[in-house]
Amino acid sequence: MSRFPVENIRNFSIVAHVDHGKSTLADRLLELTGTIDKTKNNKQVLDKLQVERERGITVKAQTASLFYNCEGKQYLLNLIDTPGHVDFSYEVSRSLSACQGVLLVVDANEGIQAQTVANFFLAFEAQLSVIPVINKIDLKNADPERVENQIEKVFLFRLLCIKLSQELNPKVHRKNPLRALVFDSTFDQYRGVIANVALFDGVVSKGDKIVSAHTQKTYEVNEVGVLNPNEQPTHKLYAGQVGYLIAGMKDVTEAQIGDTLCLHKQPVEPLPGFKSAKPMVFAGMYPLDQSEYNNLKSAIEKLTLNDSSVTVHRDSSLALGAGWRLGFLGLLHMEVFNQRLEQEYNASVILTTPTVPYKAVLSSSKLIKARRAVQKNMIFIDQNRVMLKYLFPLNEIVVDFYDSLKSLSSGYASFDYEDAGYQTAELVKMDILLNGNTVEELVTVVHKDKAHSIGKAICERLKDSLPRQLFEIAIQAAIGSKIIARETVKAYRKNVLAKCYGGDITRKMKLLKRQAEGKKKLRKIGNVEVPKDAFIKVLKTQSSK
Ligand SMILES: Nc1nc2c(ncn2[C@@H]2O[C@H](COP(=O)(O)OP(=O)(O)OP(=O)(O)O)[C@@H](O)[C@H]2O)c(=O)[nH]1
Repeated sequence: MSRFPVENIRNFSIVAHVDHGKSTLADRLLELTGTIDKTKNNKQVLDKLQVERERGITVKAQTASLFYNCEGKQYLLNLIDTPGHVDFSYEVSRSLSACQGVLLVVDANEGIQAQTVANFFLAFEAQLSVIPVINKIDLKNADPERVENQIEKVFLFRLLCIKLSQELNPKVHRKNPLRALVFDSTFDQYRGVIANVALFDGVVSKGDKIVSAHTQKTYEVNEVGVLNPNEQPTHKLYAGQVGYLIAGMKDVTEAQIGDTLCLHKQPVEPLPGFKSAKPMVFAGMYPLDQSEYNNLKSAIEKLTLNDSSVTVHRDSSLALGAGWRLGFLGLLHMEVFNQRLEQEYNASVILTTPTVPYKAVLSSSKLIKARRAVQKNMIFIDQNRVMLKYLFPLNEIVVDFYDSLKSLSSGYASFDYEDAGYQTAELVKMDILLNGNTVEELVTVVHKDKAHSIGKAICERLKDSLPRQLFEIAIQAAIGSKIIARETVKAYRKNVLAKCYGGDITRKMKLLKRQAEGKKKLRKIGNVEVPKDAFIKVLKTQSSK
């Protein structure tokens, strides 16, 4: 690696709106530099996860070091392919910390979209050089000139601010003591934590003793190398280079994304690290079977090491047992995390209805003001395109807003959002009662205007899932003392001996014993016995709605 002086290194990310062709451009760069052989099968080579291949989208940023000869000089190009969907923008912002420039890819057919703008500003704020790339110019409706004009119009002022002639190589010092930023990590069952590092100062070699600024623990470096695109050990990494490092960290809590690694006895000022991600959607996660709790705990810990934007807090529910409250950046992020747990860790989980965080001012009337979407801004990008900014209550957009927007605009409109803080809203706490007793598991916060329809739907679903009992059961949705919806389950007595003809007393005893054991699995709310799967059915149907 010493063959590459700082001036021959370029660290860059490829960023774009979703599906504009980042991974395809990365494939071509891998081919052009001879990193991979040129075959027809090179499709999204860096999308290694099963979930990425199945959905055809990138969810994890991936690094690849490419060796490139140009005019007699050998260059080291460190490329980071990033996801395009807004739910994974935390991956983009972290990747940019290891780069000096970005390729901003824009589809010649679709032009500038929401994530094109958002990613441009991420790069601009990180003071990176931005090189726009227009692709898909072969498509029938491609209009590269129009897109070029758009790029000029929307970004020109900013582009002028960035001197394209400025040196694009990293500003680092190899003679200073080691300062390496951990910008991503994965967990390997046999080798422990594999940290992706960007070296800002110094050199790191196999056998070095290093210290984590976060834990102050000392480790010995077992392996360093570059991703080409698979791991290739190199013995050393120098400032300006991006690669991986394995140092015997066996516990996932020891490896923090944003941590600074330095040499033992040569302490340095830690790098600023990363702003923590702000979760937008919260859901409860429970093991399908409580005996799986510890396995699921370990799986969640390992996966959150690789996806540090997920927040995890312990939680418990009377119906579902011990579990966690997880925070995600959006609904797609939540689905992908769940799918990765199943595919990569073989875990079976129950995920409850996604909810958003509320701040409630408790008073006797609990009355707070209602809010609707408020328009904040409107910018014409060109003759056919307009960018609108609105202030929305978050719970109005997390479920199906994006789908409705897409279908209303025949797929033309794109959407991005950021947190605007807490606002007052007319929300109510809705209780579900069984024969007058509150079912804690089903208490929800809903908008006042929607309380009736949501309450009615939950009562209907609960009616379908509750077995009949010896007495009538009233299922009610209530706000405070006011009942807003009601269903009734008629009385019924299950005679377990009905099919037991003849007089064998031991057989009868066995059936009655089994009935008594079955009752132990029930949760008693007042005098009503509720099987566990009734909650699961109601909670699951809510989340899949
Ligand atoms: N015709 C044409 N199709 C392209 C071109 N570049 C990419 N595509 C296609 O566009 C689709 C999306 O490409 P990807 O490379 O997966 O896009 P991406 O930006 O990496 O997608 P995400 O990571 O999910 O945001 C794929 O079907 C590609 O084959 C191009 O230059 N011309």
